[in-house]
Amino acid sequence: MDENPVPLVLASGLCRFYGRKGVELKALDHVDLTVNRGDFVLLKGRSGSGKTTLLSLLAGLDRPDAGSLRVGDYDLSPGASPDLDTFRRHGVGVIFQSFNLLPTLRAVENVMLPLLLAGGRQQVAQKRAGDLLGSLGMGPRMHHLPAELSGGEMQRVAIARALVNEPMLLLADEPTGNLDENNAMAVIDLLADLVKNGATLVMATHSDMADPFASHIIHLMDGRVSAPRPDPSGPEASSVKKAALATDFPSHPIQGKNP
Ligand SMILES: Nc1ncnc2c1ncn2[C@@H]1O[C@H](COP(=O)(O)OP(=O)(O)OP(=O)(O)O)[C@@H](O)[C@H]1O
Repeated sequence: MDENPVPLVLASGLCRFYGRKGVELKALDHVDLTVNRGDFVLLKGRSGSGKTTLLSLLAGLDRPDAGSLRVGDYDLSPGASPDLDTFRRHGVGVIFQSFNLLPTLRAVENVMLPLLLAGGRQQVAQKRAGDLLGSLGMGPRMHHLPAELSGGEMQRVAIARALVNEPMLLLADEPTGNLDENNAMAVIDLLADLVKNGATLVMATHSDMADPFASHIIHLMDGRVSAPRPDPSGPEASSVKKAALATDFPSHPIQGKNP
C-alpha cells in the first residue's frame, strides 16, 4: 500500500467537444481524474464512451476544450502553452491497438527511432533498444521486420518503443485488441510487470483480462465517469474485488467523478 501517493495526472472538469456550437458532441464531459505514480488505471466503457479521447488528451495528441489537465510538470490545460514536442517525446509513451510499427524498419530500429529523434547517438540508441528488447523476451527477434513477427511480438516491440525514452506515463489504447487470447494475456502480464517495477499505466480496454491487475477501474459512459456496472456477482465485480485486495498496488481512492 502506498501511504504517500504522488499525483502524476490531475484532471478536473475535463471537456472535449466536437462539432459546432449548439450541436456539440460531448466526447468528454467534465471528467475529473487523478492518477498517482505506480497506478495501473483501466478505462472501460462502451464504444464511443470517450476512452480514446481521454487518452489522446493525456498523451498531448489533442487538447481539451475546458477544464484543467496536468501531467507531471506539464500543464496541458486550455490556454496553456506546454512544450508539446518534449512532452510527447519524454513525458508519455503510447501503445496502440494496431502497433503502429514502421514496416520497413527492423524491430530494433523501430525501438531506436524515438531515441534518435530525441537527438541520441546511433550506437547508444542501438545498445539501449537491443537491451530493452532483450528484457522483453525479444532478443532473438530484434533484427526481424514487423511483417516477420507475430502480433504478440509486434506489440512487445511497440511496448519497447513506448518505454525507450523512459516516459513518466505509459498510455495504452486497447493494446490486446488485435491479439489472440494467449498473446493478449502475455501482453497484460508484461504490462502488469512494468507497473510492479515502477511504471504508471493508463489503459483503455473492452476486455476484462487486466482487471485483476488494475489498481483502479474507471467506467466512462457518454463522455462522463459513471458508476461501475451494478451486478455485484458479475465477473467484473469479482475482478474489482481482487484488485482491491491486491497488495502490490496502492489502495488510495481515485477521483473519477462528474460534478
Ligand atoms: N475527431 C472527431 N470528430 C468528431 N467526433 C469524434 C472525433 N473523435 C471522436 N469522436 C466522437 O467522440 C466520441 C468518443 O469517441 P472515442 O473514440 O473517444 O470513444 P471510445 O470509447 O474510445 O470508443 P472505442 O471503444 O470504439 O474505441 C464518439 O462519439 C466519437 O464518434
